[in-house]
Amino acid sequence: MASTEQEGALPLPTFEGFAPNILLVVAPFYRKIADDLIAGAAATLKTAGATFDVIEVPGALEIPPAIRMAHKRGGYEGYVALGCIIRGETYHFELVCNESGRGLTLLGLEGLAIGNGILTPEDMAQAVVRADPSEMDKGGGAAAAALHLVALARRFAG
Ligand SMILES: Nc1c(NC[C@H](O)[C@H](O)[C@H](O)CO)[nH]c(=O)[nH]c1=O
Ligand SMILES: CC(=O)[C@@H](O)COP(=O)(O)O
Repeated sequence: MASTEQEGALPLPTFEGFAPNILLVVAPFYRKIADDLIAGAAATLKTAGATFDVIEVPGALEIPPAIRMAHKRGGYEGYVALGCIIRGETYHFELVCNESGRGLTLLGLEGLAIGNGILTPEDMAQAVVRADPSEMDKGGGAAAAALHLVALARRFAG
């Protein structure tokens, strides 16, 4: 089931005037998972009429600083963070999950429109079903979240 078909999911926002330009910031630590997340996000953005670019960083920890750098430069109304952190044997999992999430939250509280599509599964099987655009489509869900925040920012800006 695609995320946009979940019970209670908001319909995609529509945009008058210019199309939103969105940046996908991807950590391809697990290449196949990242590609599925990108495919889902891209499909949702296209459906909403948004344009987008894709950049890649080594791991999930680099996603928040990369978004911060891009935002400082300008040109994007919203951001989609895409990646996958799979539990290993040490505390590293918690650190990467918590700090990448914290970084995105702090940027969001500064007013950036960010959809969080960083998966935090226990194993690869959980990752595959969450990334697959024809299953849980977490990439599409993160793109939809970014678009909703962009629409809200436009509304509050009058
Ligand atoms: N273990 C995972 C990582 N770890 C790498 C960090 O994100 C970071 O790139 C490194 O510590 C250098 O700063 N990243 C993921 O995206 N997924 C993982 O499972
Ligand atoms: C994110 C992780 O936990 C993993 O990549 C690191 O594995 P480990 O804790 O076994 O070093």
